[in-house]
Amino acid sequence: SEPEDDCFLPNPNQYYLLTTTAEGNYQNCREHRSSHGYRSAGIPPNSASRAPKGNKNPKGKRSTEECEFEKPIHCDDGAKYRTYDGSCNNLKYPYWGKAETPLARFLKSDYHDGKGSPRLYGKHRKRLPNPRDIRLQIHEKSLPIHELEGHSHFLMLWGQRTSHDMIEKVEARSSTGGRLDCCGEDSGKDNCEIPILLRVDDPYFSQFNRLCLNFRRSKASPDLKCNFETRQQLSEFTSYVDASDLYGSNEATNENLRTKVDGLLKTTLHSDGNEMMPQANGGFCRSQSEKKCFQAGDRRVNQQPALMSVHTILLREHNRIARELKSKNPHWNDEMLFQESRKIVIGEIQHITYNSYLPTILGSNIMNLFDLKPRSLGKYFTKYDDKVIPTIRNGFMAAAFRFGHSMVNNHLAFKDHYGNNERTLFRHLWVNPDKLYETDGIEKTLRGLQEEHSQSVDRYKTEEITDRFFESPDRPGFGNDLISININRGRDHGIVGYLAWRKMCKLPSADNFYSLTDHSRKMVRLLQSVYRRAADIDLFVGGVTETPLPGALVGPTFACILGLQFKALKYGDRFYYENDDPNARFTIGQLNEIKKATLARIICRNSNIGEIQQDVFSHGDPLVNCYSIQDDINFSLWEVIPQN
Ligand code: HEM
Ligand SMILES: [Ca+2]
Repeated sequence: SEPEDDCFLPNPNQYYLLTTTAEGNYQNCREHRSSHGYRSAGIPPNSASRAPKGNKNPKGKRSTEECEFEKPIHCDDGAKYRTYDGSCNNLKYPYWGKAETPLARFLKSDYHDGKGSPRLYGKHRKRLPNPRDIRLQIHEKSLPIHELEGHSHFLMLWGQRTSHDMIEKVEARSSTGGRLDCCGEDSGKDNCEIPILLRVDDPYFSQFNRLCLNFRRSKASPDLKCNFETRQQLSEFTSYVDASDLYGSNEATNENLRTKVDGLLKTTLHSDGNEMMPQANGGFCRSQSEKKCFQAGDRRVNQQPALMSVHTILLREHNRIARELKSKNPHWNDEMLFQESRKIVIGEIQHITYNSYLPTILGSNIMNLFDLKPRSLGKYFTKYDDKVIPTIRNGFMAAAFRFGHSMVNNHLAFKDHYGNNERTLFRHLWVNPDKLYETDGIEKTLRGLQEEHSQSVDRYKTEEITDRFFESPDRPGFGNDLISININRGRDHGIVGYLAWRKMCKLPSADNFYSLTDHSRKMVRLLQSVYRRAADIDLFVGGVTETPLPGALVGPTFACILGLQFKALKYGDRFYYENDDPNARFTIGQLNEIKKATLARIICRNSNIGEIQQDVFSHGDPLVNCYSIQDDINFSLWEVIPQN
């Protein structure tokens, strides 16, 4: 975990963490590295079958195949809009933040063999505890529900949506391109090294005689400098908070989602006459009424109905804006209408994220410490820095931002406009779009998110995601355990243990359980009963069980990792909505309009919900009539008078 060489020596204000990364550093140590012959050894980036696997990775030889990230990208430095794949956001380093590039790292990887095999052993070469044992002992069932006082289930949902905007992992495949069955025919093969083994007396799965949960490793990749020596992992999506889940992370996906007329996205009509996402052809769908699942920039949108509903609202917002812009500027063509609408929607989403979501998660101290708060009305953000690497960091992806899994309630509620509230456990809702097609179905789902709480961020997790994740009603016992997966994913990605992260964050840390100053004594005892050494504690486990900071929902270690990542995504995004980039910026007048955005407003404008809380993320506030908060964007500020 120690920084590798001089250029990583900590700097008191931690800015170095934003501009360099521990592996695949792309900035300060560039020349230094290449002169040491770091570009060596290899496996082509897109070959799962030849993934770096421990000592099978031949050192010193470079693959004959070209490394993708060496291909030059030519940027249009006068472009007004983001590319779909995020390339050329940074004009000096066009690959930064781009889709289909490797995750970066705050800390050096910790693999079993130092190169790519999963982290298996802890201190003193003792085997790390089995992830399912950890999940059973520490991440117990949250029953009765551990409600998060004052916060609605919308808070969980916005976290999930944001995670789907920033990252999608790429899984390793079999040599023929199929999905690996690591508990069956592919057992023991490459990328199946760490299936999740179950005990014969497992409290849930034993009744189904299951002894193994499938766990496929993430696909191996070199880093962005084409260093093949240490295994890295890819993200399919742009790192930026740029609504790539709505618009797609490449041109082909985007093309498919558009009507190519008047800047509109494709839709299906709901029986109430409003728009829904277009229907997907094929794909995995568990509709009981043979209704189709949906097509979006992110196929995970079909995972559960609340995500589908919020996504639908954002899609409607895009089309609504495109129509408004068209009425102001009838001479604009499809492309112009599309890009301007997309820019506004991304601005709104970034504003909701930085202005409403993050302060709730991190609290005002952390928001200030990492300069995450939007500027006051009338001001641009002026600190864009092309040395800041926006790319999603591995510790954030594989552990810290998964804190939200603790916030998932065990059910969704569907509340009609008379106030009848019907609760359904998640196990009946996975990949099932039926609710959305019902009369008032989207509104019911949204009212339900407002009505119900998120759960608290702590060691407890709902059994819907631990035992019954993706279980279907007709196949009980065939689900998976997301929390065991999180722990295993950290080891798959070579994420160093929890204590190293505390050190990075300059939090008190020493190599023993008594140094755990941010856990309750009871929690320390629990950790001690599972892990032999404090240094072995997995980042996800140690982080999610910390006592939250005052005014925040997460403890200091996750607050630090989240703070750094969201700062990198703000300082390192040339198209960040508040940025004063002369090509890309909004006018100050327009920016002030974007800053009116709240999720409540967007829902009101695009549904028949009728009433809602002004701050949808909080719980227990009075509902207000949509008419009273519908204050729309003043689109005349986008009006362009055609010359002659
Ligand atoms: C119903 C709610 C949710 C479900 C069912 C769910 C499910 C999943 C699944 C299946 C994965 C892939 C795990 C792996 O193979 O490693 C995942 C990854 C992840 N989740 Fe969630 N999640 C939910 C909510 C959330 C929330 C609320 C957050 C954050 C606030 C979040 C953040 C993440 C992140 C950062 C990843 C890693 C991204 C990736 O693997 O591509 N999730 N989630
Ligand atoms: Ca994105």
